Order: sequence, then structure tokens, then C-alpha cells
Amino acid sequence: MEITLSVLKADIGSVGGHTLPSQRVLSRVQEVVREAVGKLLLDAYVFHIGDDIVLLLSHTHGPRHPEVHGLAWKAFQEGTRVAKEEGLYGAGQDLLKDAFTGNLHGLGPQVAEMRFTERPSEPFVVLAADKTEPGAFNLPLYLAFADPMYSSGLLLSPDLRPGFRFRIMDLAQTERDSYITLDAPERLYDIATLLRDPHRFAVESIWSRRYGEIAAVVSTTRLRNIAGRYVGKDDPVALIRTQKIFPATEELGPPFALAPFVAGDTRGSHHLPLMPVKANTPASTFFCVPMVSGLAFSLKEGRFSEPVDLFADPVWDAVRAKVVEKAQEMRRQGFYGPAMLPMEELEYTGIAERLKELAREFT
Ligand SMILES: O=C(COP(=O)(O)O)[C@@H](O)[C@H](O)[C@H](O)COP(=O)(O)O
Repeated sequence: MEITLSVLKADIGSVGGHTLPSQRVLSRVQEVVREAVGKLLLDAYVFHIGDDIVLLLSHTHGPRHPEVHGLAWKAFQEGTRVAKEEGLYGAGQDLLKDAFTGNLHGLGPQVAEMRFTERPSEPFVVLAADKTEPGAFNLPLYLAFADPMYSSGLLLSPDLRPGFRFRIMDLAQTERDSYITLDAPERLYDIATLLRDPHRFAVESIWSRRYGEIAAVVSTTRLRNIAGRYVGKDDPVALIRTQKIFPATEELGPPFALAPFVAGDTRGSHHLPLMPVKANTPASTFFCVPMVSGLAFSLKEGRFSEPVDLFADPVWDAVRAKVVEKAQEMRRQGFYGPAMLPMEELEYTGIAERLKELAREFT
């Protein structure tokens, strides 16, 4: 059976700052998508990460389907209406355009979609990040799909041994989307050359070389490129198929324990480690440290099992304690050097404007 999974995420307003959506907003969004299950959709699941609401939808209509995207747009708009009624902060923040134009690409929400023929048993993971950048998954995905130090399946399983194909997007191209396709392991150094810079390049999809099957998709929207100014962060979502011909679920988890420094956190202008957290965690009041949550599901004829939270078992409490130390250490350095982002990545304009003024005082 050919199934499409769509994950769509938007920040449409939150309680007491950029923290988490209210229960009423979440419920309204849930109601709208649930009404479509059994009609347009096979199944739907809604959760949040920080102040972003994530819709996971299954259906048979393929990626970029106008009715599926239209439904998500309606759910986010209905949620925004409630957020405005409640006076929530940043109500409708990620809905950058007034009118729906056929699909959600270019309208603000993050979108990742994949179509595949469902295996007899089809485990997959949905990842959702908050307070960070589209390239935030670069290193974990590289380690899970191309590094046998993390992904022992690359050595142990003949299915994985031929490696994976990486499709990488150049985020600096604003006129039209621009991609490169590179095969691991032969082009490993080229893949690393690009992925080392998550501000500029981001993994868009990964494919099994042996079977030609889609393994992973990541959203690569830059809100700044849509709005032409800072309007919130481009925290990505991703869908990743696991087991058998793909890395195992427990091989996908460990790269996140590394908690690489990524761009984001307070005012989208600093580097802090990407902290793995449970789904439905509010944004951190510690400089809103970048966060990633992961839910694994099994799929049967397009229906979801209940999820298992990737970052809920006791190991992740120990990981989080270390990540907090790493974050505190970096923040101790305040605005200085690599703690704050380079000029071209600063989300707020205050420093650039001030530098222009100061330039006049130089002699
Ligand atoms: O990163 C942040 C919000 O991210 P978000 O839009 O929720 O992805 C915050 O640090 C804000 O930049 C900060 O709270 C200031 O927000 P404003 O007062 O400018 O809205």
C-alpha cells in the first residue's frame, strides 16, 4: 500500500512568551485534523515541541497535496483564532501569508513529506526541533546514516553496507531551490565539507542505495527568505524510516546524545547545544536552549500505533544533565566570540545598525 506521511509544524502563539501553545489552541488544532480522519486522511497525531505545534498526517495523496496542505493551513488558522482570543504571544507568527495558495511551502510552516510503499512492518520516527536552524539535524543524520562508529549496521548488515545517498540543499540560494546529491561512503568527505556548515547547507533527504527507498526527509524552509526579515526561527521537522534496510531506531538516538552546538536560542542569535527532550516539553527559560524531540511509531495501512518517546528513557536524563552543563558553560561567555552568531546570521538587526553608526566614528 502506498502511503504518504506529512509532518507540518508552525508556531501560532504561546503562553507567557515563546514557551508553549495553550491547551485550547492545541485542542482546536486537534479537532480540525481529527475531523478529516477516515475522509481525506488515514490518521493524524498532534503534539508540540516548545511553542511549535506539529501535525503528523498519513494519507494516500502524495506530497504537496492541496487538500492535505489546505487542511493543515485551516488547522493552524483555527488555532491562531483561538490564540488571538486568548491574547497569546506571537499569535499566528509562522503564518506569513494571508491567503492559502495551494500548498504550505513558502507560507511559513515547516513541511517534510515522504511517499513509500508500506512494508509489512513499518517503523518510523518523527523529529521536531524548536529554537534552532534547518541544518540542526545535519550531524546526527550524518552519524546515523554514514558513520559506522555510530551506525554499526553499516558494517553488520548487507542491506546497509552499500551506504546511503544524501540530497543536500544550499540554503543561501533564495531565488530557487538548489540541491546536490552525494553518495556515502565514496563522497563522505564532500558530504562532511557541506554539512559542517549548518547555517548554509542542510540535509533535505536520504535514500537507501541498495533499494532506492526513501529513508529520511527534512524540512528546509528559511522563514527569513520568505518574509525578508526575522520572524522566528526555522526549526526543522524530519521523518525517518528505521529498521531492516535503514538504521535501527536505537542507532538513530545516540547521535543526538552528542548535542552539537547549533544556531538559535535567545533571539535566534547564539550557539547552544541541541538538547534531546521529551515531546510536549515547553521551551526552556534558560535562554530557550535549542531542543529536539522524537516520537517513533509503527504504521499499519496508514494507521499509527501509539508513539514511543525517543528521549524518555533514563539514559536521556543523564544526557540532558551534561547538555545543561555544556549550555551553561557557553552562555557564561555571553555575547563574546562563538557564543553569539556571526553577523550574517544574527536574527535581530541591532548590532548591524549600531556598527554602521560606529563606523562613522573611526578615523
Ligand atoms: O527565540 C525566541 C523565539 O523563538 P521562536 O519564534 O519561538 O522560534 C526568543 O528568544 C525571542 O527572540 C525573544 O523572546 C524575543 O522575542 P520578541 O520579544 O522579539 O518577540
